[in-house]
Amino acid sequence: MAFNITPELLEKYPSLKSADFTGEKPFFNDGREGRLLEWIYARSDLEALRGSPARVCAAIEEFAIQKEFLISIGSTKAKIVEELIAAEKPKVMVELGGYMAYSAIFFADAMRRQHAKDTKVQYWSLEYNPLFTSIAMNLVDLAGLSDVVQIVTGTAGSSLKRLAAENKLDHIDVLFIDHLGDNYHTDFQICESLNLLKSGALIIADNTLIPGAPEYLDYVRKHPKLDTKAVKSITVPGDFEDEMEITKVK
Ligand SMILES: C[S@@+](CC[C@H](N)C(=O)[O-])C[C@H]1O[C@@H](n2cnc3c(N)ncnc32)[C@H](O)[C@@H]1O
Repeated sequence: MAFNITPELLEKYPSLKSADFTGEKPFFNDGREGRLLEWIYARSDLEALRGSPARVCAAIEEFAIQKEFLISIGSTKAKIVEELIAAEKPKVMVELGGYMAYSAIFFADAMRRQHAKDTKVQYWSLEYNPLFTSIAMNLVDLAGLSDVVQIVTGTAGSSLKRLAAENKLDHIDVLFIDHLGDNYHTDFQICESLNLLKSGALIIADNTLIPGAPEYLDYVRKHPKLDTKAVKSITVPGDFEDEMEITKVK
């Protein structure tokens, strides 16, 4: 990926100084996720983070801006999804690609705020890297959301099939797709084959411009039972232009 990283951007986002998007050096899964966890637990305001999804997300984003770039959705895009959650009021949300649980914490908190205290809301976060899920579970617990967020280790497709077979998942109100562009359409089709996406369900696919998911876009845009549109978005850190595809089942 080639981005134009200007001196102004480097001042705004110091982490970009050490970021390398050329593919020569990894920009995730190089130990930075463990460093994020250690950095959070060494904060002098740690006690104020306990039970506060907003503060835990702010801390993850501060690390991504000041220390090391993270592939989380970032606050600007997350606010677009938060508005959709406020409109849809989902009780069951599933995300494909959990990473450090930034989106899980942000969106599960947004879901919980839309419902009365005793309403059951479930956020399933499917992530295949067991090291990532261990850290993510820790951060979800710190944010006080362990009763809402279920983090499942395994490839998204296999976890969807297993959760459906175990009768843990029979429908999805909002599906958030954020794992690997090449897998977007195949894992979406698994949701279809399991009849998880009923009329009215909303699907939000991130990064449809960069790195892109052309087969997914082609599939949903030609699908007779789907209404779909691209929404412009900005990646933080970096202020890079991107798009999300927002799709509704007719
Ligand atoms: C962009 S990150 C997700 C960011 C996260 N949604 C957030 O905003 O905080 C993509 C994640 O998808 C995971 N991933 C990639 N392919 C996957 C697959 N087939 N099944 C599950 N997770 C996958 C990667 O390990 C990575 O953690």
